[in-house]
Amino acid sequence: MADTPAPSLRLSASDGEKIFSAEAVTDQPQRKIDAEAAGQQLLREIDNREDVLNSTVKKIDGVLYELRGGAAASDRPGTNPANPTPSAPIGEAATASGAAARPESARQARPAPKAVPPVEAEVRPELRDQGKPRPTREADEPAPRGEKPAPETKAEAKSEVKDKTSVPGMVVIDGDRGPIKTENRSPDKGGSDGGGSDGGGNGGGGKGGGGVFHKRLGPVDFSASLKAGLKAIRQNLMIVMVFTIATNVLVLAIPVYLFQISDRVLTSRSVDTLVMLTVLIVGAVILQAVFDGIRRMILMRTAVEVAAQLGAPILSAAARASLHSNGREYQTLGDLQQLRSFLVSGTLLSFLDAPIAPFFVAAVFLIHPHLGSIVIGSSLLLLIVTVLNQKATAASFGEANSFQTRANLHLDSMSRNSQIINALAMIPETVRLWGKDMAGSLKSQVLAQDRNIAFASLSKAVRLLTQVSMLGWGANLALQGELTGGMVIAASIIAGRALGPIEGAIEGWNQVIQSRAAYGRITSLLQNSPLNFERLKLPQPEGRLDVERLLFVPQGTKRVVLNGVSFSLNPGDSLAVIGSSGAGKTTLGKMLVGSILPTSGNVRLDLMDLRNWDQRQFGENIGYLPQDVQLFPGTIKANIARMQEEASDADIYAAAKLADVHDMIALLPHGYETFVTADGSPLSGGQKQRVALARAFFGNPRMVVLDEPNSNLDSAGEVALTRALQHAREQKITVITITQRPALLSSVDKVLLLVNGTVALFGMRQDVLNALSARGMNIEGNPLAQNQLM
Ligand SMILES: Nc1ncnc2c1ncn2[C@@H]1O[C@H](COP(=O)(O)OP(=O)(O)OP(=O)(O)O)[C@@H](O)[C@H]1O
Repeated sequence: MADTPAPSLRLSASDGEKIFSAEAVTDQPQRKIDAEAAGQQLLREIDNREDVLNSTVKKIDGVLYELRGGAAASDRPGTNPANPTPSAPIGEAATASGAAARPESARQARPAPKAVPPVEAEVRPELRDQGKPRPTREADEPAPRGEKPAPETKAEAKSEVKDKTSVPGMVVIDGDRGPIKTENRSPDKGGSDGGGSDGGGNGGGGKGGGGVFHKRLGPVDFSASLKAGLKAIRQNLMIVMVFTIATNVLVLAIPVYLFQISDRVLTSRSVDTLVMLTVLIVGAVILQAVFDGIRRMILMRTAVEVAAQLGAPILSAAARASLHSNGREYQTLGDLQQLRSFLVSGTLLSFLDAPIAPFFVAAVFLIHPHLGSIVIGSSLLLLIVTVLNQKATAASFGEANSFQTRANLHLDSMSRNSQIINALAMIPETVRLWGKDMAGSLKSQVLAQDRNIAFASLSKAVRLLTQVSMLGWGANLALQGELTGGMVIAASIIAGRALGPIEGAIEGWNQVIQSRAAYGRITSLLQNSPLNFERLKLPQPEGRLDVERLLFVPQGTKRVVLNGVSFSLNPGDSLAVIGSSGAGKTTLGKMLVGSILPTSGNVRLDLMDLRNWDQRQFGENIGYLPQDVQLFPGTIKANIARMQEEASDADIYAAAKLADVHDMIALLPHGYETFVTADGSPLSGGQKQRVALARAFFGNPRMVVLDEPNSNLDSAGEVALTRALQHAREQKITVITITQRPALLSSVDKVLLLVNGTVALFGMRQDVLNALSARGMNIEGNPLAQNQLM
C-alpha cells in the first residue's frame, strides 16, 4: 500500500471552458483492494474539488448577475425557484454526462453572442464601449421566467445602477453632479410613471404619447440649495467663533506676561518665576497660533463648501434667467467668487473679532477707568469714521461694480466673436468698447478707494494716538502711584486689540459692500428662479401644436415683430414657414421652442402652454436647429446626445440615421469620436449644420423646429435633409421648417406665409402655392419678378 502512488486528479481548461476531468493513475491496477482504496480517495478528492468548483460557479453566476445590471435578488440563478437555470451542482453534471460534461452554470459563464438590438447591429464598432462587459445571454435563449430582462443598452444599465445607488435626501440638480441637498420629494409625484419603461435617461427615446409618463432626475430646489449653503456657513462660523474666542483670550498672554515681568519678576528678581512664566506664555502663544490657523482653515473650507453647494444651482438658475436678458445673470458666478474671497479675508476675521472687543475694553477698564474711558472714546470715534467711510464710498463702489459688469459683458462677447474680430480687424474697436467701461470702473474705484484709504489712515491714526495717549496718561497715573509700568503697557496692548477689529472693518469696507451686493444678487437669482417651481409631470406629448394670437414686442422697443399669429398642427404634421427676410420667422421659431416668450398669446404643445410644461420634460420632447448653429466643445457623439452622459450609442446612432448624417460622420477620420471645438472646427459649416440636425432629432422628439436647415448645405446635404424630413414624417414627428428656399416645400404638408409678422396664408401646401401664384407672389410673399412670371 505504501508503494502505491496516490491517485492524482487533474483539472484542465480548454477553449475558455472549464472542463472537469479526473484520472486515477495507479501502477498496479490488478490489486483490487488498493484499487478500491484509490477509488475511494479519488471520490473524496472529487467531492472536495466539486465543492471548490461549485463555489467558483456560484461566484461566476454572481458576476454574471452583476453584469446583467442587477435583477432582483430573488431572480439570481439558483436562488429563484422560478428560474429554470439554477447553478447545477457539479456532481450532478458530472454524473449525468461523464467526466467531460460541462455543468449548466459553467455553460452560462461561457462568453455568449450578444443580444444586439437590430439598430445597434449597424453601429460602428468604435461606437460601442469596447472591452466593457455586455449582457451575455445568448440571443436565442429565452429569458428565464421571473428574471428581469438584462438591460439592452448602456443607458438602461446605468439608470438601473443609479436607481440602486440613489441616496435619500440627496437629489442631483439636472445637468449637474454637485452635492446639492434638497427636500426628498417623490419623483413619482403627480402620477404614475408608467413603470419608467421609456427609461428617463435615454433622452426620451421610445416616447410618443399613449399615457407614458415622464421620468426625470428629481425636482430642483434652489431655495433649499441656498439654505444648505447658508447653513454650512452658519455652522462653520459658530465653530470658528469658538476658536476666535480662544484665540483672543490667548492673545492676552503677552500683556499678562509683560505685566508679570515688570510687576512681579523684576521686583522679586526670581529667575524661577521668569522661567515658569516664559514656559506658560510660550505654550499660550503656540496654542494661539494653532487656534488661529484652525479657524482660517475652517473658513477656507467654508468658502469651498459654499462654492460646492451654490455653484451648480447658480449656473442653472443663471442659464434659465438669461432667457429673458442679455446673459448678465451668468456673472452671478463671479458674485459667488466674491463671496468666497470674503469668507477667507482678513475683513471677516475682523468682524469675527469685533464681538470680543467689548471684553478687552472692560479689561482696560479694570486696569484703570481712565484708560478705559480713553478706549471707549476712541471706539466711538472709530465708529463715526466707519459710518462716514460707508457713506463716502458706497456710491462710487456701486458705480465701479456696474461698470465692471458691463466691461465683463464686452469681454464675453469678444471671446464669443473672436474669429470675426480678427477677420475684420476689429480688435481696436472692441478693446475700446471694453476699455470705456473698464475706465469708468477704474475711475469710480480710484475715487472710492481714495476715500477709503483716507478713512483707513484716519482710523489707524486714531488707534495709534489712542495707544500713545494711554501710555502718556498711564505714565502719569503711574507717577501718581495708581498704576505700575507693566499695567500701563499691558493696557495699551489690550486697547490696540480692542480697536483692531474696527480698523480692520474700515479697511475692508469695500469688500463688505461688494460681498453684501453679491450675496443679494445670488439670493435673488436663486429664490426667484422659475426652475424652483415644480411642474406637474405630464404624459409624453404627441406633438399637437396650437399657436394662439401671438404678439411679440421686444422689451424696450415699440416694434411689433409678431402680431396675432395663430395656427394649429396635428401630431406628425409638417409645416414650412416662409416669408421674406425680417418677416418674423426666426422669432416665431424661437417662440415655438420656448426660447423667447410672447408678449401675449400662447404656444401650446398637446394643449398645455409652454410656460407650464416642466422645462426638462419639454426640452426632451422637442428638437431645435437654430439659424446660427453652435456646437459644444466635445465629441460629435456627445453633441448629438445633447451632452447627456448616459445617452446610449443606439439612440445617438438612431438620431444620426434619422437626420441622415451617419454617412457624413463615418467619413470623418475619428467618426463619432471626432472632437469639435467651440468654433465648430474641424467641421465645415454644412457639417456643423447636419450634426446639429441630428442633435435636434436625438431622443425621438415629438416636435422639431428647423430654422433654415439648408442654409449651409450643398446639394447632397439638401437631399439628406429631404430624406430626414421624410423619416420624421414616418415617425409622426411634428416638424416646422423655416425656409426661404422652395427646395424643401416638397417635403411638407402645410405652408404658412408670414408677412410683417402676421399670417398672410396658411393651409395645405398646394393650396398655399396656388394662392401665391394666383396673387403673382413668390414664396417670400413678394411680387414675382418679370423673369419669374415668364
Ligand atoms: N429682440 C429684438 N429686439 C428688437 N427687434 C427684434 C428683436 N427680435 C427680432 N427683432 C426684429 O424682428 C424682425 C424679425 O426678425 P426675425 O429674425 O424673426 O426675421 P426672419 O423672418 O427670421 O428673418 P431672416 O429670414 O432674415 O432670418 C427683424 O426686423 C428684427 O430686427
